[in-house]
Amino acid sequence: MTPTSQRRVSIFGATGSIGQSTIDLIARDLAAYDVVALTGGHNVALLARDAIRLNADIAITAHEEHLPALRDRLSGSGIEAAAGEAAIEEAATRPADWVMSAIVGAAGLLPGLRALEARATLALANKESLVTAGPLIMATAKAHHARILPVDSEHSAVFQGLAGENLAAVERVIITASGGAFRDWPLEKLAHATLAQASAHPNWDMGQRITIDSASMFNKALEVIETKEYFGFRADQIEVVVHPQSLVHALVGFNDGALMAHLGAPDMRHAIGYALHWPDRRTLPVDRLDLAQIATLEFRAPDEQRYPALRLAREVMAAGGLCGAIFNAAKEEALDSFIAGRIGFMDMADVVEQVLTRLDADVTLMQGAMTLDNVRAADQMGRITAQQVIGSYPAV
Ligand SMILES: NC(=O)C1=CN([C@@H]2O[C@H](COP(=O)(O)OP(=O)(O)OC[C@H]3O[C@@H](n4cnc5c(N)ncnc54)[C@H](OP(=O)(O)O)[C@@H]3O)[C@@H](O)[C@H]2O)C=CC1
Ligand SMILES: CC(=O)[C@@H](O)[C@H](O)COP(=O)(O)O
Ligand SMILES: [Mn+2]
Repeated sequence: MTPTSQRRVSIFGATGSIGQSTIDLIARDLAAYDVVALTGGHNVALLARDAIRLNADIAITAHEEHLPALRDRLSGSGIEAAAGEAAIEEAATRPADWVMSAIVGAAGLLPGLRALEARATLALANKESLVTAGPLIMATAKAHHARILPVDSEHSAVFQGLAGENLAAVERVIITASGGAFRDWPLEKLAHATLAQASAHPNWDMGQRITIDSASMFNKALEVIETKEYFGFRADQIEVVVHPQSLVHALVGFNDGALMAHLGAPDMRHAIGYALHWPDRRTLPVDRLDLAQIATLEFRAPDEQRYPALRLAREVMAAGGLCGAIFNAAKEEALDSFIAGRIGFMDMADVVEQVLTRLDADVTLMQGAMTLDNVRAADQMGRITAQQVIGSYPAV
């Protein structure tokens, strides 16, 4: 804590969906916070606006070419401007009490690790950190006596369901999946799904990448791995159920048969606010559920033909080691190629599966020690191999 007892906070990925929801909460009580660093990517106008509004010490864009524009917008404010991956890494080493990790993709791993090394409490929205390097990030937190608080809605829900419970009494956890944009589409239409159709989530307002991952169920595949890595459950204890309303976020099943469900409106300010104020609970600006009006909650088993990503996640967990980094990298490349119109919607899972099959035999790569260098090498190999696979596809 600073002498004024303000909490020092940094937000990595401040210009994104999670970053903006975090800023919304912090801006409601600005006097309580000392904002250290805000980072963004292309959206320099928003980054500069919020850095000034929150009186941050430093604003950083990931892209060097945007630095002049950022400097220009911050001129006269006294706020430092910087750019590039190294500047983001440096900002993560600055003392902070609470750090939001909300950069999208594998780029979120390094600042999260550095923030933990600096003993910050890490509010972790960037699920890719746990998928690519779960054991490394958990070991880093332990070594530096730093805390990780889950922000992903399902994981926040499990975390809340486990509060005060004996972990040995947990039989299973169930995370819910909305089913995404195409849950009710005929299977044969999925190959022709467009970018615009895949980018419309039925319940949540999120960044484009996670929204498309929801439609393909890659988001849930990442989340199953995230559950294993964060809570330490066995893969066979983690279940997924399709719940089209996204009101129940997760359930924890105990050895006495009890199933504790976490419900709430589909608004990430709940999970973010919970992580911001933990271990307290504070009043949050989220809708309250009217159960009588909702009347019915629906659940169905996921169809693995429609969602091959779930089967791939099981294979990744069985392989262990650096397989998660390869899986995530291949998924990111496939997603980029779908967004660019290079491959079709169902091709994404096919690309990832082919990458896993091709690299499965590379025992040195797959079973390398869980170091940052090895994670990065596995990530690179996953991307290169994915590009080779994508190159073999006819243009759509
Ligand atoms: N949105 C949600 O409700 C949820 C999100 N999450 C997870 O949280 C993370 C953020 O998601 P979301 O907010 O939706 O994503 P957005 O795409 O909305 O925002 C991503 C943020 O990361 C920045 N960014 C993008 N690429 C890079 C890069 N290479 N280096 C540094 N910064 C970069 C973006 O900058 P800019 O936009 O300026 O280019 C932006 O600030 C993801 O890991 C996602 O899976 C988890 C649960 C729910
Ligand atoms: C809000 C959140 O946590 C997302 O990860 C959400 O889970 C996406 O919805 P799906 O259930 O469609 O993946
Ligand atoms: Mn989620």
